[in-house]
Amino acid sequence: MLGHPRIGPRRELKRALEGYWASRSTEAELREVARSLRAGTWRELAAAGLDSVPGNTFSYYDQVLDTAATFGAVPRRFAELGLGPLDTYFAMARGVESTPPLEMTKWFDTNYHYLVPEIGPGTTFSLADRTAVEDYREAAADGVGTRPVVVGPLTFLLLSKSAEDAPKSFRPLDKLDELVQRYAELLTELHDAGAGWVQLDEPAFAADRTPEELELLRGAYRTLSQLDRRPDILVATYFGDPGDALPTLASTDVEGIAVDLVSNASTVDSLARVDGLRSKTLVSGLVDGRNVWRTDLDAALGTAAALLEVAGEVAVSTSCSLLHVPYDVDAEANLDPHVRPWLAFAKQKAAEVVTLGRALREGRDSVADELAAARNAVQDRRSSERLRDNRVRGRLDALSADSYRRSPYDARRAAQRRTLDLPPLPTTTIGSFPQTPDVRKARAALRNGSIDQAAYDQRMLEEISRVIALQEALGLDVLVHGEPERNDMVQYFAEHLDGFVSTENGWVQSYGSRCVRPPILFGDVSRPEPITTRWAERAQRLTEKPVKGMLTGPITILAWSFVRDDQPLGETAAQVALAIRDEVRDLEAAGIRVIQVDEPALRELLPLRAEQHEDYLDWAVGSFRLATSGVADRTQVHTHLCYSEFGEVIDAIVALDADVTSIEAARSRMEVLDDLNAVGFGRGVGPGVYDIHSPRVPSTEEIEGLLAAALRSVPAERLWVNPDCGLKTRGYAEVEPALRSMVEAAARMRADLA
Ligand SMILES: Nc1nc2c(c(=O)[nH]1)N[C@@H](CNc1ccc(C(=O)N[C@@H](CCC(=O)N[C@@H](CCC(=O)N[C@@H](CCC(=O)O)C(=O)O)C(=O)O)C(=O)O)cc1)CN2
Ligand code: MET
Ligand SMILES: [Zn+2]
Repeated sequence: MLGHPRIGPRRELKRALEGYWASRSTEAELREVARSLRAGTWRELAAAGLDSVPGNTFSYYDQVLDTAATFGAVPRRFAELGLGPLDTYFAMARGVESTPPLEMTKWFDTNYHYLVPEIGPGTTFSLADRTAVEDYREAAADGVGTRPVVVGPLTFLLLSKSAEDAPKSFRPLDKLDELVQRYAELLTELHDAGAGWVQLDEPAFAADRTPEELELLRGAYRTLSQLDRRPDILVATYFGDPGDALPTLASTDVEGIAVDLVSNASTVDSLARVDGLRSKTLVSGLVDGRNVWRTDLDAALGTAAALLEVAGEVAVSTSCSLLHVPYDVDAEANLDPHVRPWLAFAKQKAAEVVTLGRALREGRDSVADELAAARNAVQDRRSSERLRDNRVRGRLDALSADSYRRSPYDARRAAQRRTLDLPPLPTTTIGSFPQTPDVRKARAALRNGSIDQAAYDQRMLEEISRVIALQEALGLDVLVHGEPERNDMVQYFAEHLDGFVSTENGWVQSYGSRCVRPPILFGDVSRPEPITTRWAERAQRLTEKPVKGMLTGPITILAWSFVRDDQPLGETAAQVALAIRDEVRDLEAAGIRVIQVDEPALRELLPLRAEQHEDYLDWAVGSFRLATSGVADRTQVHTHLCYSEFGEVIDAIVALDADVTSIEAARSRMEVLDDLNAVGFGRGVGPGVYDIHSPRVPSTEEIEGLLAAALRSVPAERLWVNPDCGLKTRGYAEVEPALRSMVEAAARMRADLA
């Protein structure tokens, strides 16, 4: 198996990290928690019976940052802080006062975020950190031989960005030869420590790559495989079909290649056409590392048997690291008993890999019971009545082109002007206000029964009144209720929709110490009753200003859930869209005049290969339009996008046809506005005027500067003023002054316009 979760079965790492950052504990205490989590992992995997246990799967924050630290790629601004190694590492991850952290972005098409290394001509690589070697030794001392896992050199540089002071012509890949020399040193040290195998991860080759990049891949692995003293090398590709990278790698002397046989059904067939696999170990990723369904072991064995014809040796594995799934189904006390037998989390997946391995080596009879149990579970899911809801399917069949269309924008704008009466440069926020410890405690109290639902609801209503009063006092124009009742913007909706189950302990790392519990979408989706209307209505009653209703869109709900794998994603998206459409209409009926449907994951789900973009964008845009087109012209539909570079989806953003789009922009100095202009976007737009991912409070002048820049691209009557994203991860001590600056900056700009 290619990798393992590392936050701890009970989020031990989250608590240890946050305790250390808040100075509640020492470095030694943090290191002790880390040590025991590492030991727990390799002992568990060895006990499960894996022949090859992945090593170095632990990380204090992120594996890409670990790789930067390993090879000494520490930008000067962090090195100059004069901190110890661990604090330098955390400074790169989180920043310190005046030193901004590395940029954070999505790891391929997942909801995991990595830190983007900064590489310039002056970056000097060295084997600066030997954690991978120490981890190997530590496991060996515990009696477990591991296969250390490290991000590969191509993927590392392809994910890096050029340092700010690098010349325009510089690319991180220019440094490949130098970096490969340092990888060579690491491999030799691992060999000398006793490692028999090393795994180098190259998922970047599941995306489109140039012929030049493929040649660089060939060159790098030729060099590494010609070393005298090195472990056997396994190159892991995952998250999609490796395409031309497969024959390229097969032409080198690496001993093993891992391929993801789950994410793309045709990869199996293409393997037969690759020369050179007969001398290699093919690590076949047959157990889905990104989803939670139990594997159809019979089918997997059939595939593995076919591969025996193609490769020298066939090993069985997960399709990718198990970082993306929770630890253990058995840690769930209250899972729906119908759904539970269909599921496999990391622990169950390790057992599946072991079963498949034994079946291949010792014959199916040696694991007859396990195979029968899997067969029953898979059969039970396939034939379950709980998967189908004919009402939902009937409604979808009855949709027409009109179900995806609103009136022309001009007519909507006129109607909205009449009902909303907003000033130029209206100010608003993206939805959430700080999730205070108090609010979370109330939710924990409801869960453990120490308060009842009525007391909880009362507590949330108090929070909502506070948030409304604060926004009135600050002088914002379009208010929000603040989302205190939501544990998470996706999980909350899943908990109120049919067709989903939620977990209590199914945590998955999103970035650093931050985790999510992706809900499990197992069957047809529908909305048994209104979800948000009562909160929105109560909030609207407290103010004359419009309160913006706040929903999560279908694409994002899918992206941040474990989805069913028995029908195309586009069909599932349409079902979720229909449920959200019901909610949008109910909000309108309850007197809500502005409704925001968030789609921060629009870009994230974009397929890694360009040939699949059109099909994706088609159903993705369709699902958003289905969700939002059921309202009258006078109702203003907003959407919100964040967490990405929008270049590749810019046409899709226009096609969403929202009246107003708020979009992350502060860090890129409003560049996204020019991209939008280039494709003729003529709607309301709120480019974020400050970055909410940092505790820094922006000054009024700074925001005025950004608004002035925005006004060079967008006329005043279309420009909105808002932060980059929701405020849930911040504290009031930062939020109040930041919003004050923002409202004041808008007021000054308005005065200038008048
Ligand atoms: N699903 C999802 N993906 C996303 C985002 C997002 O908002 N949601 N935003 C982007 C960035 N990713 C993020 C991911 C997680 C968090 C985050 O803050 N997560 C929280 C957990 C949020 C949550 O589920 N909270 C629950 C449970 C909180 C909890 O841990 N409760 C304690 C007890 C309560 C206490 O004393 O605090 C416990 O169970 O032990 C709640 O509020 O009810 C965390 O790790 O701390 C933020 C951003 C992209 N991807
Ligand atoms: N409405 C959500 C919020 O304000 C949107 C967040 S996008 C990650 O938190
Ligand atoms: Zn956002």
